[in-house]
Formats: sequence, structure tokens, C-alpha cells
Amino acid sequence: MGSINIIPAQLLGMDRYWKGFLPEPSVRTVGDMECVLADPDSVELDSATPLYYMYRDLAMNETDREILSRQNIRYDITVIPPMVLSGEYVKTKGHYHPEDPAGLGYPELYQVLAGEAHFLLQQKGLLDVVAVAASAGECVLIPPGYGHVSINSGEEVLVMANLVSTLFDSEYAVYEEMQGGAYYAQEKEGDENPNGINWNQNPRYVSAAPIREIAARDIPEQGILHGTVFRHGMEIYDLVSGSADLSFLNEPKRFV
Ligand SMILES: O=P(O)(O)OC[C@H]1O[C@](O)(CO)[C@@H](O)[C@@H]1O
Repeated sequence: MGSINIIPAQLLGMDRYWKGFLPEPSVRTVGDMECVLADPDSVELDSATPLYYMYRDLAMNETDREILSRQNIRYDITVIPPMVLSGEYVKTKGHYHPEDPAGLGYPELYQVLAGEAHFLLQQKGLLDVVAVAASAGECVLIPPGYGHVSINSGEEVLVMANLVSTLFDSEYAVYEEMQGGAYYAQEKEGDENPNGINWNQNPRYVSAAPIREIAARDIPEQGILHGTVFRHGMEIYDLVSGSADLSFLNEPKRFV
């Protein structure tokens, strides 16, 4: 692998989405992602080519840092420039969250800050697979027990924020062993609908449920988070600076 040519934060437009201190991002390259792509052998990019950037553990000031660390929560911003890799829309690697001490999986709250995303959610037992389409301002809650992949299905840079527990490490084994999630988001042939997605089932998942497609804005329960007034369009970072109770991210059992 050659050296990694990281796009500087300013060129990624990060100053529009984050005014505070910005640490160096973690980067996933083509080489990191080969094990989860639909057709890695046909990708002609150098394996050192960066695909996405994860700015983790952000806080605007020391007060917010204290609020986050007291609640064991992390705020991250992920930036995925648009790209199609041998017909497949660029995406995150994909992972599950482990069970919390009460036996449910840790959830996670995402918000699209710019661009167009599809969140591919798959329940551990594969009885449910959902593609949630989300545009700027819209939120998606990753429910307990679901693995997730974020896909840049648009032509613009996708910028997403997330709030997640710091009490666990993500689990990648299923996505690595199965070469990705249960479905691949691939370009539609022809130019009739150039932005359309073909959801092609990953043949290694013999028993995955048919994919359901829904829009984030049509999921009513994501409008209000457990007593905290929160609607699509409000900034999820305001939950931090407004000292909202984020304990549902660590103790989902209290809220189901
Ligand atoms: O670890 P993956 O599957 O590449 O996904 C990256 C995403 O996961 C997170 O670590 C949070 O779950 C984000 O920082 C980032 O958007």
C-alpha cells in the first residue's frame, strides 16, 4: 500500500459543520474495505485511497466534554465523499454493537448534516432488514440489536453526526466474514434513473428477510426521544449542549 492521501478537513467542508477543536480523523481506505465490498477484484483504485473520514469524540468546549464523559457518550462526525466502487455506492464498513448489561444491544443516534444517505440496518437474526433514506437534518436511530452500514447514495459529500455510548467496541466479525451487509447498494443500469439504487442481496446471507425501504421522515417514533423533545431538523449536538438526558444510549431497557 502506498502513502494515504488524506483530504484536509477544510477541503471536506468540515468548517461548515464543526467550529470547535478538530482532532485528526480515523480513515478507512479501499484496502480496509475490500473485505466488505460486493466486487473488490474489479475496483481499480489503489488500496491506499481514502474512502471516508471519522472525526471522533468531538466536544465544542470543556463543559460539553464534561457532559459527554459523565454520560459515557461520544459525538462523532463522519465524512464520506461520493464514489461508486465497481457499481457499488461507497459505504461504511458495517458493524454490530454488543449487548448492554441488561441484554439489549446499544442503540445509536445518527443525523445527516449534508448529502443523501441510506442506512442499511439488519437485525442480528436477519428477520428484518431495512434501508432508511435520510437527507440533511433527518435523524435515524439504530435500534438495539441491529447492525448498520451508512451508504453515500448521492452525488454530494455525505456528512453525518452520531451520538453513541463509549462503553463498547464495535463488532465487525459478521460483516467481514459475510463480505458486507445483507444487501449491496448498487447503481441502476441505464440512465433513466441515474440516482436509483438496486438492492442486490449478498448471496452469503441465505436467509435474510426481503429488504424494506423507508424514509427517515416517515418514522414517527424518531421525532421524540424518550421525553426529550427532539424532531428531525434539530441539531443532535444541541442534545449535548442542552444537557439532555442521553441515558437511552447506555440503558435502552429503560425505554423499550
Ligand atoms: O466502524 P465503521 O463500520 O466503519 O463505521 C463508522 C461509523 O461508526 C462510528 O464509529 C459510530 O458507530 C462512527 O464514527 C462512524 O460513522
